[in-house]
Amino acid sequence: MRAGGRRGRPQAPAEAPLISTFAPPTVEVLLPVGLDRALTYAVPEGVAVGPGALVIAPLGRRLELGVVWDGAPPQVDASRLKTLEGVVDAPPLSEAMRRFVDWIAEYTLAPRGQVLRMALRGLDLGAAEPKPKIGVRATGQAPSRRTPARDKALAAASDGRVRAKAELAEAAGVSTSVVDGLLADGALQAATLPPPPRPPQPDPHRPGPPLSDAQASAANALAALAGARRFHVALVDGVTGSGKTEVYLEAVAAALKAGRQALVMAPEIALTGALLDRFADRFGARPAVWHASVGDKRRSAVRRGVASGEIRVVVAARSGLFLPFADLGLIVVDEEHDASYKQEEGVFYNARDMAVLRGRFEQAAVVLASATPSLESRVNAERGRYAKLALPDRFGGRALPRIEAIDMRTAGPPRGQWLAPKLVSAMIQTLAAGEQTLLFLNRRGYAPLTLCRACGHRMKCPNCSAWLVEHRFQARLVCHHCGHTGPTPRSCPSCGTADALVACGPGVERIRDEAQARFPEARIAILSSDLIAGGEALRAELDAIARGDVDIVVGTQMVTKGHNFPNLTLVGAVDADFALGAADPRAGERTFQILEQVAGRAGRGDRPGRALLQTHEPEHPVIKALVAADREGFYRVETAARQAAGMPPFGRLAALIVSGTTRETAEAHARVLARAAPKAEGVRVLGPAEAPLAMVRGRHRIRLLVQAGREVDVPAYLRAWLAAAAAPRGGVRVAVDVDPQSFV
Ligand SMILES: Nc1ncnc2c1ncn2[C@@H]1O[C@H](COP(=O)(O)OP(=O)(O)OP(=O)(O)O)[C@@H](O)[C@H]1O
Ligand SMILES: [Zn+2]
Repeated sequence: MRAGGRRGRPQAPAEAPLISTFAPPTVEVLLPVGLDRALTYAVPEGVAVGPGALVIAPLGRRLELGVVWDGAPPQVDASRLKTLEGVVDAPPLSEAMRRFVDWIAEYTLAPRGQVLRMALRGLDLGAAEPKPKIGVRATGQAPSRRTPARDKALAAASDGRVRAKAELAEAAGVSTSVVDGLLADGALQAATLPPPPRPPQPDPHRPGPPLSDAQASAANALAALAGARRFHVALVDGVTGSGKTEVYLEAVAAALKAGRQALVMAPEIALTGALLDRFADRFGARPAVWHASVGDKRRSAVRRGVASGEIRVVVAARSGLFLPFADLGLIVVDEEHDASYKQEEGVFYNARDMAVLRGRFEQAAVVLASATPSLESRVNAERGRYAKLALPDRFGGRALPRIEAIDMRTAGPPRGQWLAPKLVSAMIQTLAAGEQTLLFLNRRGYAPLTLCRACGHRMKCPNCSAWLVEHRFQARLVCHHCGHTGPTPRSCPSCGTADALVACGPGVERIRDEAQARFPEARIAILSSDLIAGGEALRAELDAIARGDVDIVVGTQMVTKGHNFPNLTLVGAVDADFALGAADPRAGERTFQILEQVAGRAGRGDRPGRALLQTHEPEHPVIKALVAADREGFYRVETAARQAAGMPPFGRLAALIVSGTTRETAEAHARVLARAAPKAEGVRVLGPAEAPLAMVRGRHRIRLLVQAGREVDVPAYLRAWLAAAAAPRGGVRVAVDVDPQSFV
């Protein structure tokens, strides 16, 4: 086995070539391990494999599932190569998928094998084609001996139909041993059961709801793109409640009518539930689902179904982007602005951007939809790279919610409370009218900080530079970064004083308590990822809210997106400033997006909605734009500011995060890197500086930031840089984040 070179890296000197008279054919195989390069293997005699074939290859003492990659293997002595163990009977990984994997690796600097691993998820060798199941049927021959039980079983089988043994036994009210006896006796015989009925396919010819004029023109434009068998990107920029879902479902219908497949991505599984119902309403069948909590068996079925083309539509989290569709004609990225499309471990990729790339390789249409599009997508639309479809009004003549600010400096609540009097009186009115209130606070738990009244000690995570968050419901303190947890102590661990620990600041649990104390009769639900056990429970909770079984919803960011609660008319943002101060070039954009989205949950039914933003900075341009309902104004100002600062999308960013088990080793390597940074036109290297979250999971973090002009090939720059610096040692790691979204 020998490494095939890539990216112009110097190759190890070749072994002296031995000319063999019967050189077996060789292939390049990429393995789903942390290797960037493909490895060369000999192909066993009589076996034919082409690029994309799934093969089993020995690696060290293991066997790995790999994919035959493109490119001619280097000339090597085949007798020194390991030989493939076999070829897997599964559709090959398409050329488009192979280029997709190459490109992501090239862009993110992740090893290609690591990217390939994402593209092989759900591949289950044990569960190839489901085997036909065996049942029994009557032969018509009389048994040698009759008993009442045998008579009952034969009567039940007299229609000649093939049934599973257990099914027949149950229908006849006898035990399966009676069935076995009849089988041995020749009165029953084994036969293959008919395959289970196929799940119904979505029917794109079913009529959708009548669309408004604006919806219809956007839908027609999308349908034309989705039916065209060409790469196109469209941005559906429609205010909250404008009916973007109905519009992109028309694009799905067009892709299906063109005989192609569709992938719809949603940022959170909380959103996929409601989407599935709307799909079922529209197309008469549920689409396949793909996300982290889908079980292994189902995953391999979905993977097989999309590869064979039998599954036509998949609703997925970001990892669905790596499914091997047979003929993908449309990718929809719903809530395209959402930060959770960015994966920030392993391969650091942004699923929204990679969806556009996949669309290009597949000659597919890509639809990005949001009420608060990312600045990147807005600018791409303005430059004419993406078609822009605007839905400026809510569906059905409904008004957008009126947004007001509550100045917490002058009109805040009394000490120890978190809901301002104006918000409380709006809640009183809302309850009296039989309508719902949503209180939004982006903080899980009861209180973000616990300190000792006697000595001032703060409860900190031992592994992270973060406070422990009190979760009173579970009576525990929890680190939200590493998961470290322990029971809330009775006495201060530092000075030993009993009952001196006090909770500082609110989390959603504390807001719930305050709301319950004020409105003892109200039915209150809390929506926070740590309090809901899985997707089913969450759906039940969301359904209960939509039915009106809840008066007040208290929730974290998971409630801000996409939900439709018709009876909800009041939204209170408990801390509207939470993201404003962050050292993040997108702080303003994020604040706008989150608040506009959460406000957009109000007034989606018959009655108008309003939103109250509790803020210490009512003069901040983002808060002012929200209050003035000046969406376009916000984008204009934000675009100008980002342009002036050379920030994305007008410039490029990349981060190198150096981490080590001690601060000294991390810092030392960060300095080595800083010194090795190549000089290049249009590139600035900032740092090294301690990351805002200086320690996570026991690792000290130092950050270097690259800011570059749009014309700079940042991945190439980073690659040259890393090659020029000494490799990290002593447990130091360097993570590369191209286009970072998170700056903690
Ligand atoms: N043409 C239509 N006919 C009937 N109902 C519609 C139509 N368009 C939208 N609606 C309804 O209006 C509501 C809002 O639509 P939808 O959820 O698609 O909006 P959205 O633009 O995705 O909103 P958001 O971005 O806030 O999630 C839904 O209840 C939807 O069923
Ligand atoms: Zn921690």
